[in-house]
Amino acid sequence: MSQDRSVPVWRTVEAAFRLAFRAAPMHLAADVVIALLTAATPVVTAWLTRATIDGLVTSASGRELFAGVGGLAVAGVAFGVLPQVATYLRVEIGRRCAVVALDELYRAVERQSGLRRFEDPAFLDRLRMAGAGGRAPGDLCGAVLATGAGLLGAGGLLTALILVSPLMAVIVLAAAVPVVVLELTLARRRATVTWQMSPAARREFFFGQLLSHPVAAKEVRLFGLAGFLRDRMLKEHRTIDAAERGLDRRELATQGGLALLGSCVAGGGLIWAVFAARQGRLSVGDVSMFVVTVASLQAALAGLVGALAGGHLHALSFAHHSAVLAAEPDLPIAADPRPIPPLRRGIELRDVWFRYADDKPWVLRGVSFTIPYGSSVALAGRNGAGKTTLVKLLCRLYDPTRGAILWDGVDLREMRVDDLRERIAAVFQDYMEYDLTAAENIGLGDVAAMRDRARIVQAARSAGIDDVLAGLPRGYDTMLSQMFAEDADETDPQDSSQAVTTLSGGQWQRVAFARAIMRRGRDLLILDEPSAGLDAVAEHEVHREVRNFRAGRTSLLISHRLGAVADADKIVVLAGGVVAEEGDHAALMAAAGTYAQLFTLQASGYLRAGADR
Ligand SMILES: Nc1ncnc2c1ncn2[C@@H]1O[C@H](COP(=O)(O)OP(=O)(O)OP(=O)(O)O)[C@@H](O)[C@H]1O
Repeated sequence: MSQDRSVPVWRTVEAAFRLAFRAAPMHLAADVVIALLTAATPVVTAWLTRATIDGLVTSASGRELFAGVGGLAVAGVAFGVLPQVATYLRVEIGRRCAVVALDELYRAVERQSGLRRFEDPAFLDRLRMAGAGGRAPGDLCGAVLATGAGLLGAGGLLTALILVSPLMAVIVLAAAVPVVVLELTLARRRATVTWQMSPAARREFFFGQLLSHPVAAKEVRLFGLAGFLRDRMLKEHRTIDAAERGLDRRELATQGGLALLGSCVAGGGLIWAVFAARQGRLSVGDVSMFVVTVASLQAALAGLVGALAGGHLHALSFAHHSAVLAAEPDLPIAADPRPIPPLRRGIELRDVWFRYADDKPWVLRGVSFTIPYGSSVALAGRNGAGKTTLVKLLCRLYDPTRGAILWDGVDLREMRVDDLRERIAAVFQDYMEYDLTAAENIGLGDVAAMRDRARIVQAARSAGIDDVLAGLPRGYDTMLSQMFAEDADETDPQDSSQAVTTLSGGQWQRVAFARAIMRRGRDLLILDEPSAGLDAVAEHEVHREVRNFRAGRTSLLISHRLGAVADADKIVVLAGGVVAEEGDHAALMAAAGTYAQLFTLQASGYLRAGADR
């Protein structure tokens, strides 16, 4: 996904206004009124200045003079107050837009129901920039309104100036053209640099995280990695700095040149006006109006150019948001999804081929086997054989590159992905440790039952972790986190420290198992290495639980501990991307193939260790 220049700016502006209208309609309407008043103020001021001074020279009545001065006073107040009100409104519009934009953004992310997008660095960069630019739609609307007000104001002032000196009007306008072009070029360059630097920014963030993350802290200290990581982080930081410094310098030179040009035009114009007045071609009021108009026009043009450039930058930033929203779902959505009835016959993998990308090697090359309803199937195979990949295909986190997975004969691609996942309970090898309370960590298995403490405790009991959780300082309400303390009492550090704790690796694994148990009623249970981090007693207990839990259910178990898979109804051995063997433990041992070899090796390892003592 490259930086998308194909979306016209007006589409982005339209999208921003739609969003702002939904987020803050009243504020937006008020901002439009303020923009119009802001546009009118300098023109009114210029005309009133001229009328008042000419009135003074031509001895106008006191009432007329008073009206002129009063009008100038009102314009002065408006001149001071309107920008403040506009700023307040735009900040508020920005805030409200940010909430809607973030909601939209993460709903769009949720629509990416597979994993591919999350493995695409360009998508991740775009997502990060879209998230960081949450206020961009509000800022863009503000910039567009400011541009509109600037155009109207500049138009009015230009008309006033034309009446005094058409030549001067042309010169002031001509002087503004290079400003507009240069500022827009700079805005585009700034956006391009930000985009080009986004991988460096992501790497800098990554190294910074490693330096402060509690999980990384062990290795970072033990291997003395802090200096290495800090250097890498600073290197990325300096790369970004260098790119931004180049831009800043270019901007400084441009702004300096433009300021000089502006002064020359204004100074030259003033000399001309003074001489014209001496020759009687201009009145004193004309000269005053000329001075006010040129200064106001230059300020209005500078404001206009600033708003245009800012708007352009915000539009490019908001384009990332629009691009994430417009990204096609990574998994095709069935036009007419089939309902998923409860599993009755089983799940069939039919000639499944899979690779992670077209330029990556095949992981699965024509895998076919069935998981019959109500039976326990185990997957075995060496590291990298494709077992976890197969689980991800069953959960439809990816689609097979070729072949199909059938649920009671219906292709998974013909179902709604949410419906499918509703029917699955799983413990992944790389399960999550949420920085939430113990109860929430388990309750997440079935969000609808988050408050059902009895079910949560029951699940914890089944996973053999109830005693540990109940014994925490705040029982199930203890935060399992090293980062956040929920409800911690700031006045009582003792209480704060009690509210937070963390678990050992094996205890976390049991919590993950309990989370899966919360999904007890689901049709398919997948357990990917549910006991890898457990001690011998815990492993024994968890496998007993797993056995109870799987009994009579359709399940798929992956484990390198072959003792744990031996009682499965069917064991499927993956090797070289194909099913190398299939059968129950006795049949596979009798066949004396890969499984028998691995099993014997593992068993003899234990026996040898015992004999060596
Ligand atoms: N997201 C990914 N992108 C690219 N390749 C991947 C990805 N995930 C896994 N692979 C590759 O796919 C192959 C199979 O990996 P998989 O995790 O399925 O193996 P496994 O049998 O579960 O291994 P283990 O027993 O070590 O857990 C490996 O060669 C791995 O490098």
